[in-house]
Amino acid sequence: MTIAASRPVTAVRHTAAVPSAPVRELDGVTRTAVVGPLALEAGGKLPEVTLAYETWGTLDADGGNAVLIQHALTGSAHAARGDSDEDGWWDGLIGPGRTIDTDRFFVVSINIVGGCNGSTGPASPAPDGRPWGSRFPFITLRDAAAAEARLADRLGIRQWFAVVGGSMGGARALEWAATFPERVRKCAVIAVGAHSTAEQIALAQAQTLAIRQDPDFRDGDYYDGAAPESGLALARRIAHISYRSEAELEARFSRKAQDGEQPLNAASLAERGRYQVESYLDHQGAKLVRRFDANSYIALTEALMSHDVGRGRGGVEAALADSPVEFFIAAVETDRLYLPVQSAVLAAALPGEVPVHHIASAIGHDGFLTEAEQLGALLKRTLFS
Ligand SMILES: CC(=O)SCCNC(=O)CCNC(=O)[C@H](O)C(C)(C)COP(=O)(O)OP(=O)(O)OC[C@H]1O[C@@H](n2cnc3c(N)ncnc32)[C@H](O)[C@@H]1OP(=O)(O)O
Ligand SMILES: N[C@@H](CCO)C(=O)O
Repeated sequence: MTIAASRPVTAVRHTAAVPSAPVRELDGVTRTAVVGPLALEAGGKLPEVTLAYETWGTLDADGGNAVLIQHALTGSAHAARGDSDEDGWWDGLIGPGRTIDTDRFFVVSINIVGGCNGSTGPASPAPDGRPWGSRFPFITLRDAAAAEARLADRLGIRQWFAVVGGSMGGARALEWAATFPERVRKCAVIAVGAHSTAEQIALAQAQTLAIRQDPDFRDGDYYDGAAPESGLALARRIAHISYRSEAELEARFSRKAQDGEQPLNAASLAERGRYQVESYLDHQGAKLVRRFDANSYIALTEALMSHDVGRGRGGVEAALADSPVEFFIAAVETDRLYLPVQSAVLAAALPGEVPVHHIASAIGHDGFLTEAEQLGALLKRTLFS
């Protein structure tokens, strides 16, 4: 088994100092819950779904202080450090005294179904005990919201104070608001539009093909041998270029050669050294290979391709026209993947006057991750005032 993936998933057991005292779960430590079978929007079925999740803080007696944080494509439920010894991907936004204040809110983050960080995904065992691999069904973000609603039920959360996410996490947040409007008071949709566009689908297809064309992919049934690492790394390179702005890449790397390498002086193609930016992308690809499963990458990329909040609801405007949810829409100024204009189109489809907040960042799409404090300040003035 050579699956490269996954933060370890720890089932946490507590020993209370006083046995009868209420048990408070550790913050930022992964737990799992079985939420049952899931009939899928596109026709398939998962006979049993496990969701990995983390929580921070304490749920109020009336259950009104719960906030759902939705991760992006290769994220995990580990949004904030909490009691763990590992940084979270939104530490600047979530924590004691932060905008999403874990002394005030009960914060929940769920690893998406189809992922590889503890939730049921292609590397999980199918009913016959073998990994799902090529047999894993096609899932949509609507399926993900349906599974997550079951977990919310189990946690005793009828209505989220807010659902917040960026990129694929923003698409998941929007799906929650459209599918369960009575269960979402406020919704933050960051760095994503109302549906995937032709260009986003096109870039995504290049990534999934990079994996599928790796000889080690073997139609997705590779868990008993080498994983399709070169395909996954190439997919990440393609994606990462779209996550960063042209200006950032130019300012950072321009035409510089990687240390000790010669991109120009070579007798043959095989000997050519790399430009710095090539080495940087190689590094990003290698890093993802160490923590992510290629089949999950395909499953989630294709789920994101399917993103269209208006599908089967009469279009985007009809889907959101009567929404009682209070929305926060934000875009990264330099995002060349999820263009700010697409956030503006989404905002215009919402009832009332919904502004688009701009995250100032030179780096592009990944600004929703790197500018967590700035995003926190915007959310503090709006949904979390
Ligand atoms: C464990 C988990 O589950 S994590 C899941 C949550 N994470 C996510 O959701 C997002 C995944 N992460 C990312 O997308 C990105 O890492 C971000 C957006 C968070 C970070 O972006 P930035 O801080 O701007 O990092 P940046 O793009 O500059 O990359 C820095 C890395 O490139 C490396 N690098 C820079 N120049 C070069 C070069 N010329 N050659 C090779 N490597 C280079 C740096 O050494 C650094 O390496 P490290 O990350 O191993 O320390
Ligand atoms: N860097 C982010 C970008 C996708 O929005 C991720 O890997 O999830």
